[in-house]
Amino acid sequence: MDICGIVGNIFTNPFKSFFGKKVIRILMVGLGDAGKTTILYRFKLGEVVQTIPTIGFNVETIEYKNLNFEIWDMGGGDKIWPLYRHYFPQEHHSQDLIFVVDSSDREQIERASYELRNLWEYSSFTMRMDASLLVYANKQDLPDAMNEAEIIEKLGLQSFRNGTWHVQTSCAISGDGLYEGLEWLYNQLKNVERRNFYGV
Ligand SMILES: Nc1nc2c(ncn2[C@@H]2O[C@H](COP(=O)(O)OP(=O)(O)OP(=O)(O)O)[C@@H](O)[C@H]2O)c(=O)[nH]1
Ligand SMILES: [Mg+2]
Repeated sequence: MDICGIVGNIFTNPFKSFFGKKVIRILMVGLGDAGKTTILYRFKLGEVVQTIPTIGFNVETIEYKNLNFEIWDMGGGDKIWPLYRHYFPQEHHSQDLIFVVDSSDREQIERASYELRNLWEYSSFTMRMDASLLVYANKQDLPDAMNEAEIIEKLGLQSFRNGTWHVQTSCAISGDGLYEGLEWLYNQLKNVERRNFYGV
């Protein structure tokens, strides 16, 4: 299956639930090298794994409270971005997004902003006003990392019209901030009208 088929098929599977826990599908995107795969396995294994640039995606289920977050870690290579915009179906069961940025990469932040805006504001991705966007401002351990306020400004989040967003500073190597981000998502799911559907 080519990459278009893979992306197109990701969200066509029906909701599933096992061990009595609801499964929440979350897509995790960001430019290459932002730290997405490191975050995924820090959650899953509690340790830092050696990564190579992701081709396609990794998917893992993270148990958190009474939910299973099924996190889809998408490769952030340059060629994939135009496809994302067209191949996320409208009727998938994930309105929520994790966007990871390398906070130390000032050269690429403008491009990150562009891709995020395209995806979140102008694609079919967010059809619901209660969609949640969690931004991990990752690599906070690196010198001159942009702080929360700077990331908000550089990504232009204040002008986003869709859904609710939140910036969480993180370091995937130490794990700092990762669960705080998940807690925010959890509370979002609890707070929105979907709570009955999800049974949070
Ligand atoms: N210093 C530092 N390095 C990090 C952090 N998170 C990830 N890295 C490193 O950044 C590099 C890229 O991490 P990946 O997790 O592979 O990045 P990715 O976003 O999955 O990249 P693609 O798969 O190409 O989209 C690796 O060398 C990681 O060890 C962090 O918080 N701090
Ligand atoms: Mg990766």
